[in-house]
Amino acid sequence: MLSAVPKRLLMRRSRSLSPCRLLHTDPGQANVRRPNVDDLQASVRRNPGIFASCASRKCTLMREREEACNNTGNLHAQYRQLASRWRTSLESRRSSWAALVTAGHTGSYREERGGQNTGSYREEREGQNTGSYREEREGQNTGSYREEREGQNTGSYREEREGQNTGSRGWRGAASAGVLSTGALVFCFNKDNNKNTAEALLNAARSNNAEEMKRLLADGVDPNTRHHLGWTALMVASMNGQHNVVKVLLESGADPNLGDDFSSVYGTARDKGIHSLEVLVTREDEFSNRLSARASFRGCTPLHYAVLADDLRTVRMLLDAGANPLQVNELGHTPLSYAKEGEMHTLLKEREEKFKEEQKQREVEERRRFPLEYRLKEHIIGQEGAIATVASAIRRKENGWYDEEHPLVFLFLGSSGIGKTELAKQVARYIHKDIKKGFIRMDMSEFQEKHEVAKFIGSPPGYVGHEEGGQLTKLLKQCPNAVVLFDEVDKAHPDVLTIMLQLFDEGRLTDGKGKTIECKDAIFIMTSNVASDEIAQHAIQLRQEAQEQSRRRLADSLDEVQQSEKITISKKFKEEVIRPILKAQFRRDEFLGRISEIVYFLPFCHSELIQLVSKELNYWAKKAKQRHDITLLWERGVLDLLTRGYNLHYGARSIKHEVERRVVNQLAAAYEQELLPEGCTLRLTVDGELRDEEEEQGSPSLRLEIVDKDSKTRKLEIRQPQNPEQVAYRR
Ligand SMILES: Nc1ncnc2c1ncn2[C@@H]1O[C@H](COP(=O)(O)OP(=O)(O)OP(=O)(O)O)[C@@H](O)[C@H]1O
Repeated sequence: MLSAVPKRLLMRRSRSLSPCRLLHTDPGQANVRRPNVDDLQASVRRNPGIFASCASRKCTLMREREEACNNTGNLHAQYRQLASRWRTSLESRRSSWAALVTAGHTGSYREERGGQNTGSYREEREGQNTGSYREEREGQNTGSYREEREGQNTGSYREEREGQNTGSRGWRGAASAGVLSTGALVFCFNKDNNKNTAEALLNAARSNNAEEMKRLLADGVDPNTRHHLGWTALMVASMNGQHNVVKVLLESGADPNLGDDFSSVYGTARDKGIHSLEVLVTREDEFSNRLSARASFRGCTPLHYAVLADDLRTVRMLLDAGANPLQVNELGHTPLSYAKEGEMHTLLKEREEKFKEEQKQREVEERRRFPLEYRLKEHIIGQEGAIATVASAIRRKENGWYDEEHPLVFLFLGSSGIGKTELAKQVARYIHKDIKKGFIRMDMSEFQEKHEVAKFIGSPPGYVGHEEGGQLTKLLKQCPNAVVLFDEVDKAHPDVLTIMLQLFDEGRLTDGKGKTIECKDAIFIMTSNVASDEIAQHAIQLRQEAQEQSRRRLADSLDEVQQSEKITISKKFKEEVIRPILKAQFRRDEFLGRISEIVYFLPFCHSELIQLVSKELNYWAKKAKQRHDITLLWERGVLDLLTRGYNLHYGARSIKHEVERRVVNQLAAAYEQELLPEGCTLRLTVDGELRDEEEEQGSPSLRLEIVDKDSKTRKLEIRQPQNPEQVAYRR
């Protein structure tokens, strides 16, 4: 049966199956131990990029084979049978595509292929097997496929096929239709030109033409140009062992750490809205035919490809040019995960270690130049005491000055909307970069009842929900060094607190299934509003005293007054007021004893409120620009007026609401009433004079003005939205 297939094609097919390295057709290997399904599954776990695509189908086929084998004992025959089934399937898909092209777009397709690749492709296309595809097309699938080709997509398809290869023909058609303006033609020309140079670069990489590559790069073609399906020239060259081209590209500044945008054949077809057969053929012809069609390659760097191709020389060149051996692809694998045992494995391992060491050095240097406090202050307004306490504890941990037997535990105290959660999030972002995985948030008001302990760590065997596991344990298993936020910890049931005590004390947690999770490196942050009124009153009192003092010193510069707003909670207050409240709430000294730091969040002072209002207005100004091309400006008085919306009990949230109520509502109404021309400039001003809050009779309003081109302003007359009942009455 195999003899009917041309030998060259067979080689090509078997190469395209090469990712499934377990497949053997050589009779000489009949007595070698054949891998079984378990081996395959283990390989998929170890090496999913290369194996995963075929895994499920192969597992089924291998199971069939193993069963047959057990019956007949003829292992080799089963391999042959398997191989031919695979080949037939792939060949028929390729031929199908050829048949489709022949049927619908013969001319342009021949023309395109007529260049470099025609020979081999024609041979394959014309060799065999168009029947199956015709059947498929003319059967159930034809309609939808035709619709796609001839319906809405035909234009773009023709444009793509004809544009890139026969630019002049596309123009002639357009010109004869008389619909394209000269400008559009120029645009098309530039577009085609860029496309052609990009294609030429990728072709030069594919055909190992280093001279052409040098010429193109000297002409200014970007070495990082991507193929329309997502890969770069360096990836092509690395996959195909084109050493000269790799060298030229690296010397011209090609980035060895760019990741591929190509996912799998089917994923890319779906994303780009093109037929999977077209993607398959393009990937095989213009990238490599040695990779699986189903595996996802998104995020694979040239180094990943060089390792997949088992090309030690390219691997060395890439590493020497600064390729990051720790970079992971979409599946989370570094190049090392794809390396076979041997010299390449050892080299990558060495480089990984070296890279880690260098990375550590860079991070230390970065920390020295840009300390954590500054990073946190970029996102958090005020709360300097809290930031300083947290940053110093993390610095101790980062530099090895900590008790490694216990995790870091913080208790954040203060009223609502004051930055407790925000600080926890920023710490997670600093430590983990990927906040999704590195930040766990548990709302402790969900664990108020005794039976809810099971939800926290999972039910024991035999109980309902045992299989589901606990909310905390599940997430901690995924990231044992996460930043874990226990929000409103005072609401949790005492039994839940007992579990937390074990967690804080031993740095480990045993789940309902009896499995222990080690999490000594995690950072636990509890938040609570307990004693928030006392803290707020104390802070206000301290601020007033400080202001009195500075007035007495006749401080006349604003800076000095602001300095006086920085206050510290006294030790006496902590011991005499806060500790008894906490003790009454948690009722256990040992629980309080396990907290590394109690962190106090204070109400905002006036200068911090001004910053909060500015932050909000800037947020809306950015939105106005992005969505409606409107420039929004404001005067200082507006900031002062808006700070009056501050409510001690709602913190920064009250400022957000005030800006929405007084500014954004006006903007939305003016927009709806079509008072805002596109691209206009708006200015917010205070209507009337802004006096001391105490003297104020009613609240002054905010006025929205439009700034004309000659810098003159005119007030916008925004009508109050009508009451629906009145409208109905008038009708
Ligand atoms: N100090 C601050 N600096 C900047 N933004 C802040 C600050 N405090 C609060 N915010 C903003 O206010 C909102 C609420 O803040 P956050 O969730 O941190 O409040 P919280 O103190 O945890 O309150 P709660 O106890 O109600 O959860 C967030 O959008 C946050 O960005």
